[in-house]
Amino acid sequence: MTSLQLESLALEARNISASLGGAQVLHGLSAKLTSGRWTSIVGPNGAGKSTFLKVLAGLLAHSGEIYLLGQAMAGLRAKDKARQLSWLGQNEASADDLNAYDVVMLGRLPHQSWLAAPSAQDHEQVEKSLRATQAWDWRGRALSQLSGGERQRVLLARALAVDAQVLLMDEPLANLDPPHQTDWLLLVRELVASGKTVVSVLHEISMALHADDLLIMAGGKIVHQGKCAEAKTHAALEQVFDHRIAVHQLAGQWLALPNLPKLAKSPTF
Ligand SMILES: Nc1ncnc2c1ncn2[C@@H]1O[C@H](COP(=O)(O)OP(=O)(O)OP(=O)(O)O)[C@@H](O)[C@H]1O
Repeated sequence: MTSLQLESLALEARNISASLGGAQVLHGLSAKLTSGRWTSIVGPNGAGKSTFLKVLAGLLAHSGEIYLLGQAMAGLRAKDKARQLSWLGQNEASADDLNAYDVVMLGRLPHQSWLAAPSAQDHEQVEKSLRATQAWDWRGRALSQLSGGERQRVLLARALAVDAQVLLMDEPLANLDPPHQTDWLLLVRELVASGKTVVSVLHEISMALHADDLLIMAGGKIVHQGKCAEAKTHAALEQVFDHRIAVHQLAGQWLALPNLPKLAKSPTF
């Protein structure tokens, strides 16, 4: 038995195809995502990354099957799925009139009975999540009154408040300044260390390379899946971006830098 078979799978996609606006966007994708690991999905614009993430979240019609923590997603009750899988979408419309605290409390809905007041545990989880994204100070402010980055941190807190085993995030770093990008990285590492599974679509390739695994897409297909530290993953990454980037190592981190032609001698002034 291989080590992969011994590990439990958080998500498995089998032969997924999907269309948008009448055009086929995903072409027979299959992938296994191991529990307790962070996978970054990367690839050129239009590769189908967001579409695939939506399919993994059960948010988009498709052919093929998705298994969540070993169970066919199609057969799961909506509330069970909502407890096990948390979603942070891209440019998500949200209840702009609600204050940040109430927005994050929405993440607790899968744990609450119909019309029941939030429990002490719900309040505790909301506070913990708002503090984890340094958004606690704005808990009384309406979402519409927050800057792009502040709003993103509230929406991230909502995703954390679900306390799900699997977290899917589409461009979670959008609008975040560098210190809060670093905080996000540390947060994901903490989640994964505690046994959770994180899948993120990222355009920031150097940040994506901090993940455990990379899933590289192009043209609605998976062109490579492998560990972020492996040379063949770096080669696949450089290839999918037409060798316009190159992967380097610096200070113990992998960095994807623009692959610039040799510059002509600097002009003298
Ligand atoms: N509503 C739609 N109708 C038709 N085509 C769509 C629709 N939404 C997206 N597409 C197309 O589907 C393809 C995949 O889109 P998707 O958003 O999944 O790509 P992506 O890899 O996440 O891209 P990006 O890096 O630009 O965010 C693209 O070619 C896009 O133009």
